[in-house]
Amino acid sequence: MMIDKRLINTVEDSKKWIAATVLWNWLALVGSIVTAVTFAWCLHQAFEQTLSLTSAVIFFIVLVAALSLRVFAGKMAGKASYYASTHVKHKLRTLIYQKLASMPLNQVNQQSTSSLVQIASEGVEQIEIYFGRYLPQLFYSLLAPLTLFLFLVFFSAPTALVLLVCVPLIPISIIAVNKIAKRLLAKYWAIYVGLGSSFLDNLQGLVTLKIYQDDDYKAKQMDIEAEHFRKITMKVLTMQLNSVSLMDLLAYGGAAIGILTALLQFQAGHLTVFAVILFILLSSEFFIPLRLLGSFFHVAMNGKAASDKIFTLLDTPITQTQAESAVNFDEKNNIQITLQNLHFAYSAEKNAINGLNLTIHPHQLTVFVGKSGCGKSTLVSLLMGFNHAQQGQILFNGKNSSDLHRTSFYQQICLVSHSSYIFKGSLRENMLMAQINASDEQIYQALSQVNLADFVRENGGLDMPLLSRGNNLSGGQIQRLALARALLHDASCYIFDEATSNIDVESEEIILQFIHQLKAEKTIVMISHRLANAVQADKIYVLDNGQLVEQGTHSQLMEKQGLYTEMFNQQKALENIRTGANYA
Ligand SMILES: Nc1ncnc2c1ncn2[C@@H]1O[C@H](COP(=O)(O)OP(=O)(O)OP(=O)(O)O)[C@@H](O)[C@H]1O
Repeated sequence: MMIDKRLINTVEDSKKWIAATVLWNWLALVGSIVTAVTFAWCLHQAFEQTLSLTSAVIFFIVLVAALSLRVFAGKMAGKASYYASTHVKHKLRTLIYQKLASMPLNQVNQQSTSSLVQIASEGVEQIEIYFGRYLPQLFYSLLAPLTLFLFLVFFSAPTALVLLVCVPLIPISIIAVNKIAKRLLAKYWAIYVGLGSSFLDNLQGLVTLKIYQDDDYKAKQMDIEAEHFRKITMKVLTMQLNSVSLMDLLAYGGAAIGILTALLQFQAGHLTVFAVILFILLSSEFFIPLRLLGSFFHVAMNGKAASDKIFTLLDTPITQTQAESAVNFDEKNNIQITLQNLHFAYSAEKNAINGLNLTIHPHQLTVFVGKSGCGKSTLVSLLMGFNHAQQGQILFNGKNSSDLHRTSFYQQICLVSHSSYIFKGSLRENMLMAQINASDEQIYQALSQVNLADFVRENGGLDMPLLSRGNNLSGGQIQRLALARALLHDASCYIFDEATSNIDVESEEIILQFIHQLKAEKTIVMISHRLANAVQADKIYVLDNGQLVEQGTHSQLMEKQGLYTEMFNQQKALENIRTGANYA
């Protein structure tokens, strides 16, 4: 019961420490038995009026030794229990991390952040108790009554038998509670994770909620969810308290029955004073270990529910795995990308990318344009390997993208998107993730290329603290910093996905100028909804409904008077209306 073999085998190291905890607890029990025997013998002699000073001193010495053994063994059991649980957290969190790291990005994004956080934090803490307290106690509580029985049976077989027979009442009550607890705890976790998820969602969207004055409504929804959570928590607590009361009743009731039997045996002349006292002192020891097991049981149940969730995550099949035969991609600075009959669909109804055949040449700026929803971002996710084409292939210098080892691939192909992430920490830390060995000088060089070096120097240098998402920087500074980080990475091919959207004109100009300089050495792909950014491109591909409908330079496409011309003129007219200025 309640032995999760898979969980135990997952944390192999813990087995020996669980065994050690049981052994030390058992030695503490031996100490208790010796203490009881000494005490009972001393009382017996006093009752018979045969207690001498010498035997009293001997009793005292044995008593102190037995008590010392008990205390020492108890301490050692505590230590072993700590070691039994110490690797659990690290091991399980590592497994969770490795699983997430091995998933393709699109699959990781499908996982609920709050659920992952709850499982990896509180769930893992509870599993720690399962290993450190519950499992050793489970084995010890089987061993302790048997040891006591084998010892006490020599003094009174019927009394020892009565005590032994009463012991299983506690595990039977635990099994009965287990049935209810299992259902209740599965429900509790589902509500807990749901509440966490809503809380995180509302917190992240708080500004939007405030703008639309919708925070009251969401607060009410959260109240309802919190009330559900309160109710289920109270149910769990009531179930736990009731089962604790039941176990108390069985433990103390069982001990009382044992003592009563011993007294009746004494009255009938079958027991000595020594034996009666021994039974009075040791009866409760039959039940205390199982009673304690009952208290750990509820936390262990919670840990078990959490471990089920962890294993569900660990068992999630990975949608795309890197083939073992994957080859390194170590070609530098002359990357040509070829798309052959590329098809991709998010669902069966509609293709997001529909039979693309085209080539992206090195030392050129290639721009993809098209109306909203035409498939530009989907194409980026296919180029980066975040999603995989259902038909056709993408070749990097003739090598199939899916055959290329991801680490070396990402060394050469770098994405700068409109949502590049800035981590909480120093500016230097954020830059070093692109090139771990970069010197301060190299970092400043990259920063100065995007006009950020002076700003950084004036604000504490490379140790300048950055908030999560770069919340203490402007939008333009975040994008320029993301570009500087990408430059430091020194990739061979850069893909800019709306990298200049929603930023100030000055930053946009700096970034665009730099992109144009960069193409002398690298392969540059740009996705932009602003067609003005495509005017100087070497090649423009126009997408519509996932298909390539036009291609050429700006002037060639303008001559065609097709979709590109239509979109360009529309944007030009709109910008003229807004600014009243002439458009290039
Ligand atoms: N995760 C997704 N699940 C299902 N459909 C999606 C998903 N992402 C995009 N789509 C659909 O795929 C099509 C192409 O979307 P995509 O984001 O690639 O367009 P886009 O050209 O980048 O648009 P925009 O310029 O507005 O960003 C759209 O019809 C869109 O609704």
